[in-house]
Amino acid sequence: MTTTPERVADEREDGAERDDAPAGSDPALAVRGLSKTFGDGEAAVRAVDDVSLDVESGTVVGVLGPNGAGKTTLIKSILGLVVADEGDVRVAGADVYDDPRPAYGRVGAMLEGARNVYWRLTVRENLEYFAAIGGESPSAVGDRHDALLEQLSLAGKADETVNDLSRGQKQKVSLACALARNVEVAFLDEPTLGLDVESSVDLRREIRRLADQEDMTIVLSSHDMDVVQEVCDRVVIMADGEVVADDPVADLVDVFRTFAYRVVVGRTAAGTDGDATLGDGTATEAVDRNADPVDEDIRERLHETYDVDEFEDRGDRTAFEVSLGDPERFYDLMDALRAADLTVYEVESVDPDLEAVFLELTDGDESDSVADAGESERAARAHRGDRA
Ligand SMILES: Nc1ncnc2c1ncn2[C@@H]1O[C@H](COP(=O)(O)OP(=O)(O)OP(=O)(O)O)[C@@H](O)[C@H]1O
Repeated sequence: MTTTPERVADEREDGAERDDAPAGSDPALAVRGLSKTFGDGEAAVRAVDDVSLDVESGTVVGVLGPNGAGKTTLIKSILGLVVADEGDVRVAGADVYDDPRPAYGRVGAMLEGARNVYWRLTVRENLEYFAAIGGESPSAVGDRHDALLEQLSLAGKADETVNDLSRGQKQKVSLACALARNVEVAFLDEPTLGLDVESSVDLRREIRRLADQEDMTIVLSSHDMDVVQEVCDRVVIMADGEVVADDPVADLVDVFRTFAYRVVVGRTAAGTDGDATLGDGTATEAVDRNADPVDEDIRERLHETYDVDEFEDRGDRTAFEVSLGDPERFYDLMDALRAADLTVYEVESVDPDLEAVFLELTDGDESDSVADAGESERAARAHRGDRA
């Protein structure tokens, strides 16, 4: 699907309608016009506001949003744990309200981390229990349990009580329980929260494997942008109950690409006596080797011609960020710097990552972000500067 800034903007207004399901087949999950308001009158909170989305089989969708954006209410409404005021939800074509058994029979969920598993039972007993309450004979899914335990590095713990496991191991047991029977759609709320690096890697790998090899459809909420960027095919960003973006991760980042660079320059060592120019033939002041590498006149001219962020002087070098909008202008910039008697020592792309896009779309609410905020904020600033 082609993504444009206009499309992102349209979706903010139109409730993210999508129509990319193959003709004649039901999407694994279809949500239409889902809304939920808590409370009445002035105290009413519209936690989910007219949300629509289709998710195809084998897709991993990340739901992101600042605290209170409505992620949990959306997931709980889909699962029937919160009764929505309006809207329809279908799982593989089955309506969850009219036909809850076949619809929810295909669904697994990990909602409260390790709190939903039985700590006094062993790991394998938990898996058997969750398979049984899902209507499946534990013996029929024994192979599945072995595979899950293997993939999650829990095989050696199968006969230990959950109580005796580490926090990360408990969390992995929780995921395994959500998948203990043959589910087609899984909802995972913060699956990697609080995990050490190794456990998080196990879990990410398993999520991807389930989607790629078992065609499982996975909807996960996470505050960890790295997890979402690495594991998800698509990201839905919510703010104030609404979907503000719904796109493949790469497309979304592309929409906000500004061709921003961080450039480090210094005075060219030789042959610099005399006047320097800034690419347009206009002479600048004669070179003074004791002055800052980028003197005021050159700074002003750079500001006039390009979208340049603040200059940072570091001894005989100066760093600055510039957003070019068009990659072709990069070569003009390099020529201009050389013409101004500057040597370019470093150039680094600072185009936005998912975190920066998230900050942009949610009005910079980074309260729940755990990724590298410094880097991302810089990128977001570059983007904002480009549009100013
Ligand atoms: N049971 C409830 N009663 C009243 N208000 C609620 C209830 N559950 C959620 N809300 C409100 O609905 C809004 C959305 O909450 P929700 O928990 O869905 O957000 P979230 O995106 O999951 O947030 P977080 O990232 O903090 O978990 C919030 O303003 C919240 O206070």
